[in-house]
Amino acid sequence: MATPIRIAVTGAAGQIGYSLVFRIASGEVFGPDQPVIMHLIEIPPAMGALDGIEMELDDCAYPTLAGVVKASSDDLEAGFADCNFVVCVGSIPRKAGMERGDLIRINGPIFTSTGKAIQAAAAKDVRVLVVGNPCNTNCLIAMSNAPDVPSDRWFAMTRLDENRAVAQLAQKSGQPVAAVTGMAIWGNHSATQFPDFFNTKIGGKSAVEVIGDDEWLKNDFIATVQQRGAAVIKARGASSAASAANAALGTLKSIVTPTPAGTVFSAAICSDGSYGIDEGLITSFPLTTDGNKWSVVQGLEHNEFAQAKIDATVAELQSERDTVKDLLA
Ligand SMILES: NC(=O)C1=CN([C@@H]2O[C@H](COP(=O)(O)OP(=O)(O)OC[C@H]3O[C@@H](n4cnc5c(N)ncnc54)[C@H](O)[C@@H]3O)[C@@H](O)[C@H]2O)C=CC1
Ligand SMILES: O=C([O-])CC(=O)C(=O)O
Repeated sequence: MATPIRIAVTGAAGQIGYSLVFRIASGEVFGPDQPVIMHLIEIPPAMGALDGIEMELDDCAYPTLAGVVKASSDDLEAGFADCNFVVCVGSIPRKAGMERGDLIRINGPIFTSTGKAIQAAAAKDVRVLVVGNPCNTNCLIAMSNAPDVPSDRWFAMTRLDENRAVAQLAQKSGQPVAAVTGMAIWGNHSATQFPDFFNTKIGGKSAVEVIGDDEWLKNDFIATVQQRGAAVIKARGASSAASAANAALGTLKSIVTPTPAGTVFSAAICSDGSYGIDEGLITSFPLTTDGNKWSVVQGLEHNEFAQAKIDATVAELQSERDTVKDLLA
């Protein structure tokens, strides 16, 4: 058997955590021959709930689960010790009527100690996925507080937006989701994000031609994707959880697996300056990877409409960065 991979999940007893930890433990991300040790992290009042989750993990008898470590957020270094992956879910979700950015001063401070503890305790090859909102800027805070962890190891989740966009295009075109390729989210995981339908294909043809309705694409489609999180909160009374966990699984799989030819995946990463976007800003781009090192897809064209959307979402990220200046190291 291979050496176990250690994966920490913060907020493991929350809505997303309850779906995520079981699916990771089942071998769904790293495969049936790769043992995993789950590190479950919660705030002190939720440690009892973690005991219950550990019992349920035992009761699944997953052949891939090689151990469980529980830790409280008061001792993050114990929680992150030797972890190869850290998935940061632990934080407060928004309620109806709020934007994700409204959480910035509530959740932002969690990510200073998170960054410091990752640097102090995680494995040298650690990769970090931030899910807790506002995820781009929380990731920026954590990264900035862990200067020894290379900047290409930090990811914030925009995969749920990508999946939402793919589903909308599949439904509108009457084609299966697998026919939709090249869809990528640009910018912030927020109401300013830009799902780039111009560079998307459906059944190998331009999505713009297949859909044949520019007004729908520019208005209804973008707004539906941008507002989908709020629509789920309104309908369910709580934010997306199973689909968010599914997107986290998808992100982890995409970053450890060579990207299939002709496809891309979305995640917010530390901008390398591609497409003129400020270096160091945690921004979503179309990516490919060899399973180890990612690259931003180069050479995509943006017309005036698309460029204005990208500029707006980048401006929002710059403004969020200014709002948390005191939390950046
Ligand atoms: N990036 C994305 O696409 C998405 C992000 N989210 C975000 O994910 C976060 C979690 O959402 P849910 O699981 O639905 O919330 P939840 O409230 O059900 O669970 C959050 C858990 O985090 C724990 N927690 C709070 N502070 C913590 C800390 N400092 N350390 C460790 N654990 C802590 C809480 O005790 C709770 O169990 C929210 O910020 C939400 O907005 C949700 C959906 C999609
Ligand atoms: O909308 C929210 O607050 C939760 C979230 O990030 C999403 O569902 O995309």
